[in-house]
Amino acid sequence: MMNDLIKAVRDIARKAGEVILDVYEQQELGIQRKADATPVTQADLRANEVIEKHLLRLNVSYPILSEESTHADLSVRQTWHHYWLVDPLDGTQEFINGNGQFTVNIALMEKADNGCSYPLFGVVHVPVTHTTYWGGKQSGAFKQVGNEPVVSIKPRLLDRNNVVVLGSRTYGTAGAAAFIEQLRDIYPNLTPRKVGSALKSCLVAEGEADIYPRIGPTSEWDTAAVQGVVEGAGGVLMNPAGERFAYNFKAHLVNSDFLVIGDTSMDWQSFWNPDALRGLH
Ligand SMILES: Nc1ncnc2c1ncn2[C@@H]1O[C@H](COP(=O)(O)O)[C@@H](OP(=O)(O)O)[C@H]1O
Ligand SMILES: [Mg+2]
Repeated sequence: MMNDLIKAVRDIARKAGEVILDVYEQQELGIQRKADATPVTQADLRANEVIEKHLLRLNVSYPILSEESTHADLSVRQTWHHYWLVDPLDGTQEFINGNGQFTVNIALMEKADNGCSYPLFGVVHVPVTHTTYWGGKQSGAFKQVGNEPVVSIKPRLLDRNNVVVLGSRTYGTAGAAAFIEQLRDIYPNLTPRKVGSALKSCLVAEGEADIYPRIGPTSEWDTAAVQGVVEGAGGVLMNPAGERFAYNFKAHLVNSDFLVIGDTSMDWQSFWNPDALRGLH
C-alpha cells in the first residue's frame, strides 16, 4: 500500500519535472517576487497545478499544503492527520540562474501523538538530471537516475580529515558563515560547498557530503520531503535542540534553523546546541 503510494508520488514529481523543464528551456520565465522577496516563476505555478491535480486523483484523499497555494490556518491544519506538503519548485533562484540545482519536493505528513506532524515519506526529484530520491523512516531511502536500476542510498561515516559542509548558494547568511568558522575549530580541514535546494540534504543522505547546517529562514515545504529521504537513509534532520524536526504546530510556516547529518555517531552535540547557536543571528 505504502509502496504503491510512493510509486504514484514519484510519477507525479517526474511529471512536474517535465513541466518545469519545458519552462526552463524558454526565454521568458515569468519571474515575480513574493512577500518574502523570494522569486516565483511560471514553472513554480505550472508544476503546482500538475502536482495538485494528480495528488487529488489518488485513491487517498488528503489535504494539500503547497508553497504556491493558499495556506490553511493552523486551526484547520491541526485537524489534519495526514496531508501532502509540497514545494513544486525548490531552488527557484537557481532555476532562474540556470544552474540546474532545483528540485520538486513532495512529502506525505502524519500527525504524531505529540500533536506535531512528521514526514512518513518524501520524494525529491531533480528535473535536469532526471534523478529521483525517495525515502522514509520505515521505507529506507532510494535513488533512481532516469530508467536506470533503483539503488538504495546511505550516508558515509565521518572522516574527520575530509569533512564536507554544505550551505545555500543564494541565501547564505552571516550566521551560516560564522557557524562554519566555529566548525573549523573542530574540523580544521573542512571543505565548504554551496549547493541549491533540497539537493544539499540528498547529498548528505547518499554519502557525498557530511553536514548541512541551515542558519536562516526556510519554510516547511523546503525540508519535509528531503527529511523523509535523510531519515530513510539513516541520517537526521534536527532542530536547534537536537530534536527530530517537526511540522504543523505553529501559525506560521517558517522553519527554525536546522542541521542535517548523515553519520549520527559523530559528536554533533559539540557544535550544535542552543548555546553554540546563540549570537549567530
Ligand atoms: N526570507 C525567507 N523566508 C522563507 N524562506 C526563505 C527565505 N529566503 C530563502 N528561503 C527559502 O530558501 C529556499 C531555497 O533554499 P536554498 O538556498 O537552500 O536553495 C527557497 O525555496 P524556493 O526556491 O522554493 O522558494 C525559500 O523557501
Ligand atoms: Mg518553491
